[in-house]
Amino acid sequence: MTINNNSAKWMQLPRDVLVGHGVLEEIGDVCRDLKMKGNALIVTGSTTKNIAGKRVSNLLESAGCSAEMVLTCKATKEEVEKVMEKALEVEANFLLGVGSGRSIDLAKLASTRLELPFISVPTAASHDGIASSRASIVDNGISTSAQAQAPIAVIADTEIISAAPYRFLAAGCGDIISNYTAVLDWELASRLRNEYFGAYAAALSRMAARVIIECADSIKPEHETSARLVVKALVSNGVAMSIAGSSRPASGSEHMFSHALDKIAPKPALHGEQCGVGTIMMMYLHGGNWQEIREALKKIGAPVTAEELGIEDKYIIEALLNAHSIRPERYTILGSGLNPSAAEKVARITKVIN
Ligand SMILES: NC(=O)C1=CN([C@@H]2O[C@H](COP(=O)(O)OP(=O)(O)OC[C@H]3O[C@@H](n4cnc5c(N)ncnc54)[C@H](OP(=O)(O)O)[C@@H]3O)[C@@H](O)[C@H]2O)C=CC1
Ligand SMILES: O=C(CO)COP(=O)(O)O
Ligand SMILES: [Zn+2]
Repeated sequence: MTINNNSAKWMQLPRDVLVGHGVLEEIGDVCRDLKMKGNALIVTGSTTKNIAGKRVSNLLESAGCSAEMVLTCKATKEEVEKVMEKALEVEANFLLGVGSGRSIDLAKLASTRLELPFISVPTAASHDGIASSRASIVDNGISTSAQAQAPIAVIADTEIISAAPYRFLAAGCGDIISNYTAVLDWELASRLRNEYFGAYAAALSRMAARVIIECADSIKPEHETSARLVVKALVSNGVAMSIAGSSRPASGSEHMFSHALDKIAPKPALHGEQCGVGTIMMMYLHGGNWQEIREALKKIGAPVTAEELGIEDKYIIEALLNAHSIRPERYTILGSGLNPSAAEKVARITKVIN
């Protein structure tokens, strides 16, 4: 039997990873350690500019760099081009993504295309893109997972991250717990389609989910220990994706459900919140312990129903019906798609809808 072995031959991982109270103040030392100097472009948002963007700018100036800022509003191809134009205009030598998933992904993809290094400075622990070499960008309305570069450094200040609205930390836990069904889907694709399966990346990914589920009782708002635990799991997820050379260890049918919701829901919830609810339903389809997933998310304070997502039942059903078509090349438990009665049944049995 031919072993399908197209694993990543070139695993890109961050060089310096700082996780702790006040580590933002060490950004100058990180730049010196990595020999990064000259002009910096800070990619941030209107809220996160005031939470960390301006501070980063001052710290870089004190370290002898110049720092310009560009504000982003959505993770689209056009925004990537806007960031690239700004980087060329200011003759940037390196970029920084300061904020949450959107700003970090835009800095990640723009810097990759410009062949410049980038530093990831998360202000919330809401997703596992903070250290990954993947960028999730919407291209012509379609959510795409682009291969990009890993950040050369991750500076995760738990003082800032633990002060973010707690729902971001809970969403980050949802994104990590989703590894369970992502790996089950990956194993299924390996058995049914002889797709490459990375045992190490899968084990790392499963471990992160297991740790979060086992620590669910101790993950609390405004606790830096909680922020540190979740950030380390998110970094670990990024490493697993880099080892696999794809988002397979962390993105399966539950993510396809979330991406489908992003397309149709009038007001989508946070990425990790939607992935958490998707994991409950996909674990049911896998015949697994969906109740354990649901209980852990509830303990953490993450949404487990459509109502808690702030999304009407009909969009949950429609997203379940469309999910398989989001990434047709990625085989999952959804197979060639659920029919309406099956979609209704899984959403009701798992209590996602009434
Ligand atoms: N590349 C990858 O591997 C992954 C990428 N993603 C992508 O990440 C995005 C989702 O990211 P997510 O973080 O969930 O949400 P978004 O980045 O879409 O939005 C988060 C919102 O919260 C605000 N915010 C961020 N930090 C703070 C804070 N400390 N206090 C108050 N508000 C804050 C942001 O402000 P502001 O407007 O200033 O930025 C923004 O308005 C999606 O595009 C998803 O596809 C998700 C998982 C993995
Ligand atoms: O969200 C991700 C992993 O948590 C990235 O996955 P996608 O490849 O589905 O964008
Ligand atoms: Zn995700």
